[in-house]
Amino acid sequence: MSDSYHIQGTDADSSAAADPSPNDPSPSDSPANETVRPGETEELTPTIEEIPESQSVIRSEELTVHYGDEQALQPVTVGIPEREVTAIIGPSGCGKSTYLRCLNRMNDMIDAARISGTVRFRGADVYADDVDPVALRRKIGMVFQKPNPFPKSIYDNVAYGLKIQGFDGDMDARVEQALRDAALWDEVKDQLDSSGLDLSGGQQQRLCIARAIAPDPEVVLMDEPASALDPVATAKVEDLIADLSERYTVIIVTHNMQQAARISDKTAVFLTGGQLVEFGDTDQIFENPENQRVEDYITGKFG
Ligand SMILES: Nc1ncnc2c1ncn2[C@@H]1O[C@H](COP(=O)(O)OP(=O)(O)OP(=O)(O)O)[C@@H](O)[C@H]1O
Repeated sequence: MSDSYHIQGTDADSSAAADPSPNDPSPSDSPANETVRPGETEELTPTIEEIPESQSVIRSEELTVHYGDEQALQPVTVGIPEREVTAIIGPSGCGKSTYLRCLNRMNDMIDAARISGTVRFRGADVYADDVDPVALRRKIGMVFQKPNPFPKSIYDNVAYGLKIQGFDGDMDARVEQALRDAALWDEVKDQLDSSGLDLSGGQQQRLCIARAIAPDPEVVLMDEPASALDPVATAKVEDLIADLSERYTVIIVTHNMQQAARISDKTAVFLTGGQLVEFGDTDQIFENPENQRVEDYITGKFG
C-alpha cells in the first residue's frame, strides 16, 4: 500500500468484518425459488459466496445508497476476491454503477448520494475521516464507459497520476511500462507528444487504462469499458482485462452477459430494486444459478 494512502483499521473493525453476514446463507439454506409479492420490492434470499477475509481485497458490509429519498442499493454484503475479475451484471437501473462508485468514493461527488454501511479496502474503512479520497483512487483506479483522456499528450495522460503523487523516479520508464501493460505501447511509442484525443476510441480507452494503472493501483474498477467500442477494440480490451487480472483485482460492470461469461472469474448479479441477489463463480452462475430470478435474467426472460 502506498504510504500516501493512509487508513486505519482496528482489531474491532477486523473482527466485525469476520462476522457472518446476513447475506451469507449456506447453500443448503438457500431456496432456489423465491416468492415475489406483486407491487412490492422483490424479497429474494441472496446466495452470496463468502470470500475469506484473507483473499478479499474489498469488502462491503450492509452497504446501502439513497439518492434523495430513492433507495438505489439495498444492503450489500460481499467480499471481492483479489487478483480475479469480478463482473457485475443486472438490468438497467439496478444499481451496478452505484455499487462500483461506492468502492472508491466516486459517489462523494454526487450531492444527492447518501451512503450507509461500510466498504473496507484491505480491512480498513474507506469512508473513515482520515482517508484522502484522491489517494484512495490511486489504489482503486477507475475506467469509465466513455473514453475520457485529458486534453493533453499521450505521455502526460499516463504521467498525470504519478506527478500528483509526487513520483520522483524514472517517469519515462513508468509511462512506458503502463502503456505496455495497457497493450498500447507499440501503437503510440513514436507519438507520445501527440494529443490523447487524436487516438481512436479503442486506443483512447486503453490510454485511460494506462492512466489508471500507472500509479500502480491494487484494484481497477471498470464501468462498461467496452460498450462504446467496436468489436475489434472490444476484443482488445477484453484481452487486456485478462492480462490485468494477473496483477490487479478487476471489477467490471457490463451489460454484455457474453462478455461477463468470457472474461470474469466471479459474477455478482444485481436485480431490480438494487439488491445483490447472487454472487459466485461465473461458470456456476451462468450454467446453474441458485436463484430463479437470476436464471430468468440470464436466459433473457426479463431485463
Ligand atoms: N446521480 C444520481 N442522482 C439520482 N439518482 C441516481 C443517480 N445515479 C443513479 N441514480 C438512480 O439510482 C438507480 C441505480 O442507478 P445505477 O446507474 O447505479 O444503475 P445501473 O444498474 O448502473 O444502470 P445502467 O445499467 O442503466 O447503467 C437508478 O434508479 C438511477 O436512476
